[in-house]
Amino acid sequence: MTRGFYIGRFQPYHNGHHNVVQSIAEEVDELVLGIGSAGDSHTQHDPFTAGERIMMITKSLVESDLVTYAVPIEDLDRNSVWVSHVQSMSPDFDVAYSNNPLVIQLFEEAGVEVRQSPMYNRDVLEGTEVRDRMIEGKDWERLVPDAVVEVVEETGGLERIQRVSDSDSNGE
Ligand SMILES: Nc1ncnc2c1ncn2[C@@H]1O[C@H](COP(=O)(O)OP(=O)(O)OP(=O)(O)O)[C@@H](O)[C@H]1O
Ligand SMILES: NC(=O)c1ccc[n+]([C@@H]2O[C@H](COP(=O)(O)O)[C@@H](O)[C@H]2O)c1
Repeated sequence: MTRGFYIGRFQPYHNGHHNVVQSIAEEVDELVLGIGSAGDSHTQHDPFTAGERIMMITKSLVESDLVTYAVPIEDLDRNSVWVSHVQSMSPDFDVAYSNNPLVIQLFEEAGVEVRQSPMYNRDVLEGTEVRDRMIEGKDWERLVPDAVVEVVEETGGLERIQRVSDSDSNGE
């Protein structure tokens, strides 16, 4: 039995992440999705709460055969103990998946195997691009799983990101 760990901010969970999960599913029996920067929300860079991101991921993967766990991981001021912090919050895992250079370095220094995934359609499948389109109210829905559109609608996410982006641009 192999269990993987895939960390990201998932602001929001988009089709690039979804493709990564589908390809990881061919390599592991179970997957933990670490919801990074879990304490951050209500900003243009991090609009969605950890709970909302759990909903996005859980509902997007409801029909998948893969056993998944979404676990919130708050940021720490000390990179040197971040891997221990992650391990204290997550079910045990055998391999970590990330393309983030700092995350790769920290896991490798801690002796955890890291695998990188190919980038899928990165010109549009990027959190920053999805958020920019949400703020402008233009054609973001096709970049995310249908379940994410439903969660954003249910939680008033579009109004929130548009409002916080107004505040950010007014220097508030
Ligand atoms: N289109 C994609 N294809 C494959 N991997 C991706 C894609 N987009 C993001 N990832 C990877 O998923 C992980 C989590 O990404 P993250 O949540 O930061 O999304 P992002 O799209 O890079 O967002 P942002 O623009 O908000 O930084 C990272 O390792 C990142 O490289
Ligand atoms: N010291 C820390 O708290 C620390 C270190 C490395 C990564 N992280 C987090 O891990 C996540 C990595 O995800 P991304 O690859 O999406 O950037 C982010 O939420 C990042 O803040 C935190």
